[in-house]
Amino acid sequence: MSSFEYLKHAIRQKGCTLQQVADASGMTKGYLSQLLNAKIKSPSAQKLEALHRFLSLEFPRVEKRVGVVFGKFYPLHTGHIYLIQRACSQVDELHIIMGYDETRDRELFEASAMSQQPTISDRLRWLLQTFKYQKNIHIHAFNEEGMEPYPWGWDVWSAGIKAFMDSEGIFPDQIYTSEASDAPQYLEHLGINTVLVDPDRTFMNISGGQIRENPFRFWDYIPTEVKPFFVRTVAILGGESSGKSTMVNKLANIFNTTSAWEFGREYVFSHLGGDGRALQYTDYDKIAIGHSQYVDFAVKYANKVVFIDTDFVTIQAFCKANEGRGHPFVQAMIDEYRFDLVILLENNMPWVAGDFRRSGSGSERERKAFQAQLVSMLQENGIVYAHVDETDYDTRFLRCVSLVRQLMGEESGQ
Ligand SMILES: NC(=O)c1ccc[n+]([C@@H]2O[C@H](COP(=O)([O-])OP(=O)(O)OC[C@H]3O[C@@H](n4cnc5c(N)ncnc54)[C@H](O)[C@@H]3O)[C@@H](O)[C@H]2O)c1
Repeated sequence: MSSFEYLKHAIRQKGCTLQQVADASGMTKGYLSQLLNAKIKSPSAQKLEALHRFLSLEFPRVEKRVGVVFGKFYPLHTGHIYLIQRACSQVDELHIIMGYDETRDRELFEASAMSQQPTISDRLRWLLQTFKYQKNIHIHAFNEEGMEPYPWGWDVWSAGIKAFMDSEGIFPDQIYTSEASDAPQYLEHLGINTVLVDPDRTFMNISGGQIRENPFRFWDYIPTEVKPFFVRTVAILGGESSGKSTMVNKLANIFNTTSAWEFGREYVFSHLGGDGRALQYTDYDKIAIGHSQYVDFAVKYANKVVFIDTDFVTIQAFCKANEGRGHPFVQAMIDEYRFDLVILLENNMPWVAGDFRRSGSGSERERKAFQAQLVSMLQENGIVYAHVDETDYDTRFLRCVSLVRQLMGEESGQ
């Protein structure tokens, strides 16, 4: 590879012809062409400087050590991060090239225990977020569609990745990997030396395959930015005084995780002096958006599972009960936010007077009517739910625990 590849790349980026570059830099097109192909032994410093100035490149050029890491990052794990941080501390500039191939990626997902498939943007975002404070790390996405998958497609893949790196101006001195058998292949196909990092994986004994097979077992190896993707969401529903807030708290305690409180209650306190009588139609979209922020925050810091007090169907049910009509924004939130498990608590526990209860809502008739409204709205929205109607507190709690354990794959369903 010519040592002036970076100049060729800069000229391509600028979109000028060789003649235009030569004219602007005070040289002939022939001289420029020979220079770019490293045919001139001692190029004129004056001409070189003019050329670099025209291309907005620093001069004299400081040689940078450039490294590259290739990976699928499906998903990103702490072993990858260890490799990347070691590489990063050995070079001036590190390029991470994430390969994607929709067919292969779907097959990996179908053979996995993951509950949803990460999009290419999810995988890119994990890398971008994780390394956002390290300005010498550059993240790229490379389409491997149509190439024989690793390790059978070395010829085609190498030609493709070389063309990609040329077009991006990436001219690596080193490739970093933990895979010892890839080193001779990289040298043969790309002419680049490999630095092996932790080839026996003793420092971080983890692979993407293990996480895909059992994300909860290998939870500690899932980076902070990736964990929310794997968190399972449990919404607890029920009318006023069904005991759902207490249940959310108990479940979050026992599963050692976070919960999202009912934003509507906070809103009634902060905006309506703690009295639900002052609620009006225009409050419901604000309650829904506030609730979604509570949910997102709880998911971000959750330990495998998160408990959510009230869903958007319940907010809409309150809107219908109080205003006689649903709110389109709340409906959009119902459609957008789907929870992994919805538990509907029967409203059959003793009535407990609370700060934010609606007036008259404690009557047996009102409680039953609200519960029926919830059930019919869940059905209308195609939301599958588990109905918990046990009447003593302990059995009710144990039933919920069992449902959550089933969701987490810790207990088989009955
Ligand atoms: N088609 C082909 O023949 C071919 C050939 C070479 C490379 N590739 C591509 O290169 C990329 C590399 O693939 P991959 O499957 O190795 O990606 P990967 O996401 O599994 O791993 C990325 C990098 O992290 C390293 N790593 C993984 N676990 C580690 C741990 N616990 N500790 C330290 N390092 C660890 C791997 O060795 C690799 O260098 C893919 O995009 C692949 O398609 C393809």
